[in-house]
Amino acid sequence: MFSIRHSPDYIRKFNSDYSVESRLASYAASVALILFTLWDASDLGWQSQELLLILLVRFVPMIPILILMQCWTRSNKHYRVDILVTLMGIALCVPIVFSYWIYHSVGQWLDFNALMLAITAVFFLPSIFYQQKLIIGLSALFVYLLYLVLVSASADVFIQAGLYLGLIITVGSLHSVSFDAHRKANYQKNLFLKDLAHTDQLTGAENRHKFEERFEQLMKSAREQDTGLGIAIVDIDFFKRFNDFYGHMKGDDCLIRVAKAFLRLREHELDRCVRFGGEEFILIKYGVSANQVQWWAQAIVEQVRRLNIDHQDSPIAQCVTASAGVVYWDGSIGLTRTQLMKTADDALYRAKNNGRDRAEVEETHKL
Ligand SMILES: Nc1nc2c(ncn2[C@@H]2O[C@H](COP(=O)(O)OP(=O)(O)OP(=O)(O)O)[C@@H](O)[C@H]2O)c(=O)[nH]1
Repeated sequence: MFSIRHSPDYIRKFNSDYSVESRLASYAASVALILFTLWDASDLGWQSQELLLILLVRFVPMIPILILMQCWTRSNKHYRVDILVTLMGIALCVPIVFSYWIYHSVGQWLDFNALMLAITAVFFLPSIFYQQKLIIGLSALFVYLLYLVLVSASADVFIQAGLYLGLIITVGSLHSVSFDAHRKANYQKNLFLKDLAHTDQLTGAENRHKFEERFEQLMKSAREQDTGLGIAIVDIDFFKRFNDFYGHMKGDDCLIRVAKAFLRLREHELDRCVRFGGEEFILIKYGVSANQVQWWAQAIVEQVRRLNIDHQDSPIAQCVTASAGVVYWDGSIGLTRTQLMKTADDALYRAKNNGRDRAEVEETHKL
């Protein structure tokens, strides 16, 4: 089984699944903080030292929370708004913390109910992993204990803060660990099912369904990146005779070995190897020039011959061979997907007629 711990796909999926909730939660938190601040300020007055303390408790834990929420959930569309909300959070926090250091001699206790509430809320955030939640919780605990040291709190207050916050962090972490594990398991299961639906079960190559789905996308990428594609339809020669001579099981083995050889030819992540049906494969080479396609076409046929699979009933060789019809395409060539496939198929037909065990390349720009 593959590891998803460092998989960027997993992080992307994780973020996209929860980005809406997260974004709304962070906007709501920012608005609530501002409203409460205005409310307190109108009650206590902007000069009040008590207000500064309240704001300190309210905003300091929000710095890492807002930053984490925005960094982990951003998408291009809302990117600017997210950055704005984060900067707003930081901009509010900095003067408040600064003011606290000026007035730090105030002799009042910070009520840490707000802090407990903030840490509890962090553990319910959907879009960040338990490691980040734990870091936020422990940072908030550290900041609060630092504050208690600054105001020379008694041992009782220390113990109480440590107990309550420690308990919230422990319970929250346990909940988040199991929540994350559950999501990872779901993600893996989905990935497995998706993989199953897109893979030919005999050979491990992509199946036709996936190819249909992806081909237009490949053409679009090639057009955008101003590069070319090599498209090959490959057919094993005299495979019916092979089956009749060696049996169906050996025939299956042969297909598996040929598919593996084709899979080894892939270099670019967008290169494809598709089992199109029976003993027919489609190979796609991404990011090539017309000249490179000529070379690639020969490599395909050579790859099959090099497997040296016995085929004593073949009229043309002692081993299994294949024929390929290959086309080169880039964005400047105005052919549709269907026309391309038809052209490759015609080239394959020519390869078969010209004696098999060869590749015929159709130069589409001359069509
Ligand atoms: N073992 C096995 N055989 C398969 C599979 N799928 C298709 N075939 C066989 O592949 C053979 C294809 O034969 P044809 O289409 O006549 O082509 P060919 O014998 O390769 O002849 P040419 O293509 O003209 O060189 C048929 O006998 C199918 O039964 C499979 O999954 N396993």
